[in-house]
Order: sequence, then structure tokens, then C-alpha cells
Amino acid sequence: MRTMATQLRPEQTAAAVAAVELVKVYGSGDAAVRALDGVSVTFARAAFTAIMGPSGSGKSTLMHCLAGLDRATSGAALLGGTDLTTQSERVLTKVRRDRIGFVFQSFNLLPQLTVAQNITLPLDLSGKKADRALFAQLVNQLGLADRLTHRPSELSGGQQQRVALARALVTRPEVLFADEPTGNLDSRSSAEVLGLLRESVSTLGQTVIMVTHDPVAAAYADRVVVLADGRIVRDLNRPSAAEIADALGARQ
Ligand SMILES: Nc1ncnc2c1ncn2[C@@H]1O[C@H](COP(=O)(O)OP(=O)(O)OP(=O)(O)O)[C@@H](O)[C@H]1O
Repeated sequence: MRTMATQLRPEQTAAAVAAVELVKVYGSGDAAVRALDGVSVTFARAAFTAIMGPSGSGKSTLMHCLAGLDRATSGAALLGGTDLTTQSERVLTKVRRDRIGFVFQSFNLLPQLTVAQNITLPLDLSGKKADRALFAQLVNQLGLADRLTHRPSELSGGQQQRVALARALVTRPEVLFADEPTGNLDSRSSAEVLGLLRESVSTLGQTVIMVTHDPVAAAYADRVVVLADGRIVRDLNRPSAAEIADALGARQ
């Protein structure tokens, strides 16, 4: 539980997403692991940010705390000014469903549903109607128009990830979190999915935050934040893949 209220600045509450002095400790006593060690960072709207860093540096923990999937030990995790660390589980479930889009390495599609049903599932679950114009635009942009009645098992990995992307975007989430979205894809499909993420930022004004190990993937982002030992150690503006690899190499 938080012992002291975290002081918030206007630029933090106005940002799409912000971490403020975020600390996450797993376990206790000798076994305690400080996965996040006081992370403060703001993420602008309509920007594509990559979070990078060595294995165990805290990337997933940061994303999970910012997306309301895990609760920080102290500090604030702000989504459009709402501090997720102080919300009930019931509210967090609603926030994840209504305000956040997710794309995971493993696609997470429902095998018994068609492509079209998978895409509209989050809207169906919250009792909302799909915006037909946006649905049609996404399906065309993502090259899924002739796949709508197929099951996920009939699609390639790249196509499945494009369905997951459409499912995440059709709700118009305030932020799209992508966790190693190209981890299971070959380089051609990876380039396609990353290009589509990039396009969602440029054409739809989507805010995207992506965890990745891959400097080539991170080079699609506007900004690359590098973590080490639960702290932010680099913050790069539009870096090339080579600059990203250098920044990571210097840390390992
Ligand atoms: N549920 C947990 N219980 C205990 N320790 C945890 C838990 N989750 C993560 N950790 C620890 O917290 C630290 C940060 O882990 P995290 O998964 O955030 O790193 P990461 O940068 O995402 O790593 P990777 O690139 O390998 O996925 C690591 O030391 C990890 O062992």
C-alpha cells in the first residue's frame, strides 16, 4: 500500500501515460526484488515509444503497472490522469477493457471465433457496437478484408497478429500496449506489423507503447526508453537501429 501521496505535476496528469517515482518490489525480506526502482517517465499522445533494456531490467513490470495488470508498490501509474495504483480491481478491469488496447507476442486470439468475431470481441463484451467505418478502414489497412470468415488456425502468424492489432485498435483505446509483438514473427511479417503500428500512430493518432528486445523493431518508434536494473538509463529521440544497439551494448 502507498504510505505517502505522490506529488503530481500538471504535465504528468496531462500526459497519455505517466509513471511517477514508480517502485515495484516483488517478495519481501532477503528475497525482495526491486523490479522498478523509482521510474518517472511521461508518454505523449499520438507518439510511438519503445521500452528496451536487458532481460530482467523491468520492462514487463513497467508495462504491467502502467496498463493496470499489476499494482505498483509506491508511486503513481497515470492513465490520462487516473492513478491506477489506487483503483479497485473492479475499476482496473473496466479500465483495461474500455481504455487500453493490448497486443501480445502470442496473439491471444480465440480459436473458435472467426476473424471478424475476434476483432469485435472486446466491443461485444462491453456491450458496444463497432464503428462500422473504423472496422472497414482497419480491416482494409491491415489486409484482412478477405479473411474475415476464417479461423485463426487458418492464418499465418503475421496475419494473426494483424487480427490482434485490429481488435486492439477498433475500440479506439487511449493507449495501445504491445508486448514483444514481433517476438513470434519472421522478419517480413515483423516489418509489416511494425509498419502498421507506425501507421496507426501517424493516421489514427494512436498512442503506442511497445516493449521489445529488437533494435530494428524499436527503430520504428519515435522514442526509445532504455531500462537497466529498474531505472531509466537512456531516453533516445528517433534513434536509428544502430544507435539503439549502441545504447544497449554500452549497458551490457
Ligand atoms: N512475479 C514476480 N515475482 C518475483 N520476481 C519477479 C516477478 N516478476 C518479475 N520479477 C523480477 O523482477 C525483475 C524485472 O522483471 P521483468 O520481467 O520486468 O524484466 P524484463 O526486462 O521484462 O525481462 P525480460 O526481457 O526477460 O522479459 C527481474 O529480476 C524478475 O526476476
